[in-house]
Amino acid sequence: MYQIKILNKISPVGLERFESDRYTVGSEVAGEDGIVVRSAPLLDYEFPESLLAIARAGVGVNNIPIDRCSEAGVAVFSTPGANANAVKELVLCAMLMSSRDVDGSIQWVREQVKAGVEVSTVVEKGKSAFVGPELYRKTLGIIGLGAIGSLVANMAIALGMDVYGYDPYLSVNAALRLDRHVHVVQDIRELYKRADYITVHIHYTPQTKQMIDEKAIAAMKRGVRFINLARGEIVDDEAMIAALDSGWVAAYMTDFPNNALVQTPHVVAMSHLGASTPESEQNCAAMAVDELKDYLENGNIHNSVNLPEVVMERSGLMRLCVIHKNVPAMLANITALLSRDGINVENLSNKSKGDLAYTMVDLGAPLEQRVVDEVRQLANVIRVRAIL
Ligand SMILES: NC(=O)C1=CN([C@@H]2O[C@H](COP(=O)(O)OP(=O)(O)OC[C@H]3O[C@@H](n4cnc5c(N)ncnc54)[C@H](O)[C@@H]3O)[C@@H](O)[C@H]2O)C=CC1
Ligand SMILES: O=C(O)CCC(=O)C(=O)O
Repeated sequence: MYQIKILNKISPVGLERFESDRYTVGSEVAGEDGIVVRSAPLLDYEFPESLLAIARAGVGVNNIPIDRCSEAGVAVFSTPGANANAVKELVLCAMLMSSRDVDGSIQWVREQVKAGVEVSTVVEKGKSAFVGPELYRKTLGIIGLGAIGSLVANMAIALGMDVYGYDPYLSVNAALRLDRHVHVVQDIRELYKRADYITVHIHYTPQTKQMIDEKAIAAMKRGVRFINLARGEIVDDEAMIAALDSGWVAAYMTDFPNNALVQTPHVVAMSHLGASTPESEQNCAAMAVDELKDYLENGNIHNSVNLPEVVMERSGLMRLCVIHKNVPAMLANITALLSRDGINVENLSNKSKGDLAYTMVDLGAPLEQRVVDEVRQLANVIRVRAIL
C-alpha cells in the first residue's frame, strides 16, 4: 500500500482517484510515500526517508524546499495551467475594483444603515466619492505572459484595452496563445511608462523577490493601479505603501494581505482567493493526483519542477528508475551493471534538467536486490527504485 499524506483541503475529485486497495490517504498518515499539498508551508518540514514525491495542487512552489527535495531525490510536481482561468477572472474583478471604489462604496452603504440613515435617500449624493475610470481604451501592462498572464492579456484585448506584456523567457507555446494585438516588449520600462494598470503573473523566486521596488514604481505612470495576485514577496511593501501615500500609485490590489497593507488607504487585500473556485480546485487536485500516481506506480514524470519530463509506455518485466546527478557516464555505468548480469534492456530513457538527471530502464527480467543495491551505490546516484 502507498501512504499518501494530504496537507490542505484537496478536492475529493482528486482524492477519489486514489484506489482504496492501493493507497492509504489522509492527513495523519505517517511514513508517507507521497504528499499532496496546496499552500501549506513545507520549508521546514522534516521529510521521512520513505518520501518519494510531493504533488502541489497549484502552480507556485515557493512553499516547498525544492533544493532539499532534489538533494534527497524527492520529485516535486505542480499543475501548470490548471488554475489559470480562476486567477484570470479574479484579475478582472481586481481591475474593476481598482477603478471604481467598489469596496469603499459597499462599506459606505453599510455604514449608512448602521447609523440609522435610510440609505436610499443618500445614495445619489454619496456616490461621487467612489467614481473611477472605465477599463475600455486604457492600457494594461502584464508582467509574465505564462498560463495566467496570456489569458489575462487576451481577456483585456476583448475588453477593448491596449495591452503590453513583458516576459524575457516567453515560451513558444505561450507566445502562440497570445492575441496578435498584444504588444510584447523587451524592456519592462516600456510597459511601466505606458500602463494605466499593471498586473504581475510570475513565480516568486530569489530573482523576482521585491522586483517591484521603489525604482520600478518610480518608472510607472503617476496614478497607476497595481494588481498582485502572484505572491506578496514580489512587491516591496514599504515602497508600495509610500507610493500609495504620495498618490503615485492610485490603488494596490493584492491577494496576499498583511496588517501594514490592510491599514493603508487604497489597498484592497483579499485572502489568497485566486485559485479558489470549485473548477480550479478540481482541476488542480485531479492533475496533481494523476501525476503522483503515475510517478509512484510507473516512475513516469509529468510536470515536475525539479526533474525532467520522462514518460514511457511500460514494457518488460521490471522498471528501474534512477535519479542521479547530471554528469557524464551515468547511463554507461548503470547499463554496465545490467549487462554484466545478462539482463536485457527492453526500453530506456535518459533525460536531464539542471543538475539532475533521470534514467528509466525497462528490463526483460526482474533484477535481484543485489543489483539494485549496486546501482544505488554508484557514484552520483541519488535515488533508485525498482518497480514491478
Ligand atoms: N493568487 C493565487 O491563488 C494564485 C497565484 N498564482 C501565482 O501566479 C504565478 C504565475 O502562475 P502561472 O502563470 O500559472 O505560471 P507560468 O509558469 O505559466 O508563467 C510564469 C511566466 O513568468 C515568466 N517570467 C519569469 N520571470 C519573469 C520576469 N522576471 N519578468 C517577466 N516574466 C517572467 C515566465 O517566463 C512564464 O512565462 C505562480 O507562480 C503563483 O505564484 C498562481 C495561481 C493561483
Ligand atoms: O491552492 C491555492 O489556493 C493557492 C493557489 C496558488 O497560489 C498557486 O497555485 O500558486
